[in-house]
Amino acid sequence: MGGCGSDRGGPLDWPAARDRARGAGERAAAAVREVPLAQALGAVLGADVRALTGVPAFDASAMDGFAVAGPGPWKLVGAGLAGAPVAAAGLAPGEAVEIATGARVPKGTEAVLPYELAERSGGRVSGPVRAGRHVRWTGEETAPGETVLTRGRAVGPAVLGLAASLGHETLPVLAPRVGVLVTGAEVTTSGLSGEGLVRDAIGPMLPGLVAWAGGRVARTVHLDDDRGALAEAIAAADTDVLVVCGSSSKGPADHLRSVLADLGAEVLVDGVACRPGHPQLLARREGTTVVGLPGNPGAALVAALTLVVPLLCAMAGRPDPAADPDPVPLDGDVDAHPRDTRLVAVRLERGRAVPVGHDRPASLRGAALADAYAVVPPGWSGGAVELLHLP
Ligand SMILES: Nc1nc2c(c(=O)[nH]1)N[C@H]1C(S)=C(S)[C@@H](COP(=O)(O)OP(=O)(O)OC[C@H]3O[C@@H](n4cnc5c(N)ncnc54)[C@H](O)[C@@H]3O)O[C@H]1N2
Ligand code: MOO
Repeated sequence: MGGCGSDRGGPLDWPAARDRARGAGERAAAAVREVPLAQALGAVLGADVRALTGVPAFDASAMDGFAVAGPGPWKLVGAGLAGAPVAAAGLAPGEAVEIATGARVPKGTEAVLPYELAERSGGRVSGPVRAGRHVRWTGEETAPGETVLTRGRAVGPAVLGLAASLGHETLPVLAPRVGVLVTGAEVTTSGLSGEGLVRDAIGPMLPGLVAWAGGRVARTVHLDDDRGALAEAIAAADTDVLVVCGSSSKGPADHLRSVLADLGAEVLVDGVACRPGHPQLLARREGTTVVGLPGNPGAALVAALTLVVPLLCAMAGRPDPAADPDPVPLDGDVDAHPRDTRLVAVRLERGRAVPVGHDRPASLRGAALADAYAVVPPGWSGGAVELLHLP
């Protein structure tokens, strides 16, 4: 059976599968959670952020030089370094203190005279000043209580620094929580593959991919091929999304579909007409959206870009960072599949997509060398193709 994109069962067309994942995410928007600043990078703000303090929070010098009051020349009456207490008495007209950038200026300060313009002789200083110059006045950049960032803004490094300078310890974010179950009795978490054992390549890959889409991996659990343990783990899921790796196919140890049926899950995508990654799955059970990724790591990555990334982005109300509507020419000898969309690992060179090779379903070597996947539609016979970017 080919890709049909219908609700009658069977594999969905690849674009339809992504739409369905997005739709599922829109219907299951993530709750807003307060998280420490260190965990907020890459998430989306779930609420507006206000200034808890004015910026600057106190009148401070913007230059190294002299804080002065009244017309010059000025009598030097002290020195103020950043972080040191200022003279309680303040400045009277005709007085000055030597001052460092960032130091609080004494009461009565009218301007700061930078060293470059100052002439010092004996205990006096003189030079040209303009009222108010070279002082950062309290609240002139941001007033206390002002809204500085609005809901929907992605949290980048500058947002984190700004939030800290405004007094925040946490930020309200939409960051769907993701649980990961890595299945397979043969899958190990350390050492070399061999003698039938395979090193887990999907567990280490998912946290970065999930974070790129605005989510957070809450925990990764490894299970062998025991059906009861898989059912128990899915039934106990308490995250917005549960990603199950492996167990997606038709082998004797592949229990995912039957477990989901027993648990009464609503299956939204049951296989996708794409290569690699066709056994992937999307289902909904109580408050959790379950994504089944194939055990082959290269196929798992394609499936995660197909379902997990659009799902999480929609849950967090952000655009899909993998999607790119501008087609590019595809070089090399690429054969289309008659019914399935092919995802071909490519490097981008001067606006052209160049296949990197090594992109077998069981390997991540091609993906690790690539900038993107070229999306080769069924029956494609040349011409520009869309890209699916890699993080
Ligand atoms: N009769 C059929 N057999 C298979 C089909 C099919 O359509 N009919 N599809 C094949 C495709 S395509 C894929 S992909 C796999 C999917 O298999 P599962 O999702 O059930 O995964 P497993 O059988 O557990 O493992 C497949 C393969 O991947 C290795 N693996 C598993 N987990 C990991 C991991 N975390 N890190 C690294 N490697 C992993 C595992 O050892 C197997 O080699 O089914 C095909 N069969
Ligand atoms: O998902 Mo499989 O090829 O499509 O590895």
